[in-house]
Amino acid sequence: MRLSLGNDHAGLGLKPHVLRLLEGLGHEVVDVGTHTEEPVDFPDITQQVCRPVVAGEADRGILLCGTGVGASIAANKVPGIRAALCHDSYCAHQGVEHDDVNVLCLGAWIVGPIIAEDVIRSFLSATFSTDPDFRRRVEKLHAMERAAANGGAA
Ligand SMILES: O=C(CO)[C@H](O)[C@H](O)[C@H](O)COP(=O)(O)O
Repeated sequence: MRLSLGNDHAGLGLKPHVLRLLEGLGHEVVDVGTHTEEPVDFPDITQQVCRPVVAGEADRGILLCGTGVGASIAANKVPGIRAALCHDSYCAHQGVEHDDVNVLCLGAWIVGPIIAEDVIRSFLSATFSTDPDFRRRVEKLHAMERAAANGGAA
C-alpha cells in the first residue's frame, strides 16, 4: 500500500516505531515530517499527509500528534478525507470496513508503540465493505461535502 505518514512535534517520538512497522510490512511510505522537535502546527502537517491521499497518490494516511484529536479534526476538514482517531484495533478495522476511513490518527502521548502497532495493523488489513448499507452511508458523507462546497446543507 502507498502510505502518507506525518506527525507534529508531539508525535515525533512514536514515528520511528511506526516507520519500522510500515516498512517491515512492505508498504511504500512517504514521511512528510516533521523530523525535529521544533514545534509545528498539526493543521499544516495534516494537510501535507492528506493531499496525496485526496490526489490518489497515496492509498491511506497516518497522522501522529500528541492526542490524535487535533489531527483528526484537521483531517476531517479536507474534502475526500474520512479520518478517525483510534486507540483500539476494533475501531481501526471497523472504521475502514463500515466508514471507509482513509486516514488514521494516533496520539503519541496516549498510546505506546505496542498499541500503536496493533491499531495500525488492523487499519491496514481492513477493506471497505461492499454491504450497500455502508456504501449508502458513505455516499451521504460525500453528499454532505458537495453540499458544503456549494454553501448549503446536505
Ligand atoms: O495533541 C495535539 C492536538 O490535539 C497536538 O499534538 C498538539 O500539537 C498538541 O496540542 C501539542 O502541544 P504543545 O504544547 O505545543 O506540545
